Amino acid sequence: ATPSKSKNPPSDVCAVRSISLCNYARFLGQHTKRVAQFEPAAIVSDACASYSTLEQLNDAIHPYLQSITQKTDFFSHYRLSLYSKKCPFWDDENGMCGNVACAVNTLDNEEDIPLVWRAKELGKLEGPTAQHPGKKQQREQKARPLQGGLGMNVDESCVVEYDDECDDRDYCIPDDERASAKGDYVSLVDNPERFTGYGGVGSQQVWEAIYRENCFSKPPKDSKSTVQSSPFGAASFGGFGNEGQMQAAHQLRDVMKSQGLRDNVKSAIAQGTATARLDPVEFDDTCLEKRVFHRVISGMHASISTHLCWDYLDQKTGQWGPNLSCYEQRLHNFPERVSNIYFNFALIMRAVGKIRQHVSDYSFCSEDPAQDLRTKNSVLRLASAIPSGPDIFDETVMFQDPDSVALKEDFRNRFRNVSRIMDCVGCDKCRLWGKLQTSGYGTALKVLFEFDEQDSSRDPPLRRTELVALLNTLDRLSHSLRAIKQFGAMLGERDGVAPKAAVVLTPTSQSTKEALKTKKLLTDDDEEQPAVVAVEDDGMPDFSRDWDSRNMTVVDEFWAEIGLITRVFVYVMKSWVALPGKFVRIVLFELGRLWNYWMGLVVPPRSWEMRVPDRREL
Ligand SMILES: Cc1cc2nc3c(=O)[nH]c(=O)nc-3n(C[C@H](O)[C@H](O)[C@H](O)COP(=O)(O)OP(=O)(O)OC[C@H]3O[C@@H](n4cnc5c(N)ncnc54)[C@H](O)[C@@H]3O)c2cc1C
Repeated sequence: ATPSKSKNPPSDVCAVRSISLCNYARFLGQHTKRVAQFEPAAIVSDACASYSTLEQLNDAIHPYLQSITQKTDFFSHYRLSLYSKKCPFWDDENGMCGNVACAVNTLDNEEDIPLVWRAKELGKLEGPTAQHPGKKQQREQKARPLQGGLGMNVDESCVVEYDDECDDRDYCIPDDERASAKGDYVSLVDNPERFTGYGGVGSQQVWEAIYRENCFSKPPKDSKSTVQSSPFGAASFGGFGNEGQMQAAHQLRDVMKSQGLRDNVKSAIAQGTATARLDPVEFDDTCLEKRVFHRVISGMHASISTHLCWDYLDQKTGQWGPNLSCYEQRLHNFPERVSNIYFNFALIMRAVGKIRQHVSDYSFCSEDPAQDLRTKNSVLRLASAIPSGPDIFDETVMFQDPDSVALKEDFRNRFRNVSRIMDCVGCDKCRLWGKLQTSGYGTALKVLFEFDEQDSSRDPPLRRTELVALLNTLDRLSHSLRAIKQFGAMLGERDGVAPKAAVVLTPTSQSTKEALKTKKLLTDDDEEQPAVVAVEDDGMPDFSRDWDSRNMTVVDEFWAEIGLITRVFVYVMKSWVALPGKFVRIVLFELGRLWNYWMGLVVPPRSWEMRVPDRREL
């Protein structure tokens, strides 16, 4: 299946009639133990590219992303209000990591864990932080407005953001909105997203509130008046510092009220039924916009889970490393979550591809022209590596209905609420990455719906925090895709299935296929696409003894052996003859990659490798 470029009704975004991948995969998860990954050629539902296309693109852009997010001052620092905000939705100490129920999710008794491995310690921010400078300081110390607060080797003109205002069209909530504190600058490199031990009631409550934001109702004609006429006073939601927080609380309250939820949340959590209350995704009968909202949130959640499983701390031994069972429990057994990560990757990548024009005039570092140019070129190279146009994700099919203006407004408000809910995350590092990624998705939606790919003159401004969030969110997703691949390989190794390519091992038995058809999850058409993709052939003929010596005479067996030796001999000789040609092709291929690199074009991944021959080859 190849992505279609035509515009289609919202119900079927890319005109690619593929099976409902998520349902299909979910079913497979229950009916076969061999589900490894998705079929590479399958189109990620609601996006326009296949899994394998996205993986190939990821291989191409990953090195750019790594270098941008790790090596430039601009993209390796983020500014946010970490400590000055109060959770606007519940005044509950459960939200804080200090609470035992929240802090410990892997061990019963946190006191048994050495101090440095406890959740409270792991969740702390590391490395230097610097407060946003006041106006006077900004004016007087142009080159060093933070006065070396982040270390003397950091160029502060690439880090400090002077424009504090947030545009009306923002899907994010500006971190400094109406707050007196202007936030702190932190290093993203010093604070990698990984296991922190944050969990339990606190994190569940946050996730639950975030998913509840997906309860789209037909938006009222004037959503502002609804908020203001809400019968609930601010006091019932805990004390709010400002109007913005109060508005957020009202909005969430309205959603919760309509679900009869607010009073039930805590009791459900207390009874251990909270997770069961999270509604499963209804992909088929929800409108595209709602599905997109759910998929963004679920994909973000799944990506966070991937990172914490990938960079996991065994709190008993102090060993960091990938935790396969964590991956199995949180992702592998829920293929729709993995699918949502791919979906988010497509969405964010499309947005990054769309800002090419916009960033060509962007000033990254006002006081350091060399770093400014380097940063700009890196971003432009990355954006150029992404196919232009709607080949990956076609945002133009969203909000097409004339009635959907209100829906768009609703969408935006819900996103702002998710941003606000992040203030309730009770672990600093988690809050940092949670806020950054929410802002990254918000920025992507702003770019997708408000930016003109060809003419950037009327685009709304992109703030520093938005740009940093956007690219770092793409980097997080890119990392997730790679981690998922690695986890797949680890599972294959453990189960004795050694995947050599990104392949899907979907139903092999006829009975499973029949069962799928009965459930209308597989049709005859679907079966035409290969459901089982064989593990990639490495080109080596099979030289095993394929005869049954019990029915052969000694002479027959002798000649069979001679035949086998001859075939092996011919194969080895041919390989030697082909070797010079192979080297020439490798040199030409590498020259081509070098040329692409110099020209700022996409550098294709290596198609060859040097390795020690395995026993069979020797
Ligand atoms: C914003 C935020 C950031 C966080 N960052 C980190 C971090 O950096 N490091 C860290 O160690 N922990 C982090 N956490 C905590 C982490 O996400 C988990 O909440 C925690 O590990 C407990 O996991 P759990 O198994 O109880 O399930 P949770 O991940 O808390 O999930 C709760 C329930 O949601 C449902 N669910 C789970 N995943 C999905 C999905 N992808 N789509 C739809 N439904 C789903 C399931 O029913 C699950 O039982 C963060 C939490 C939040 C809210």
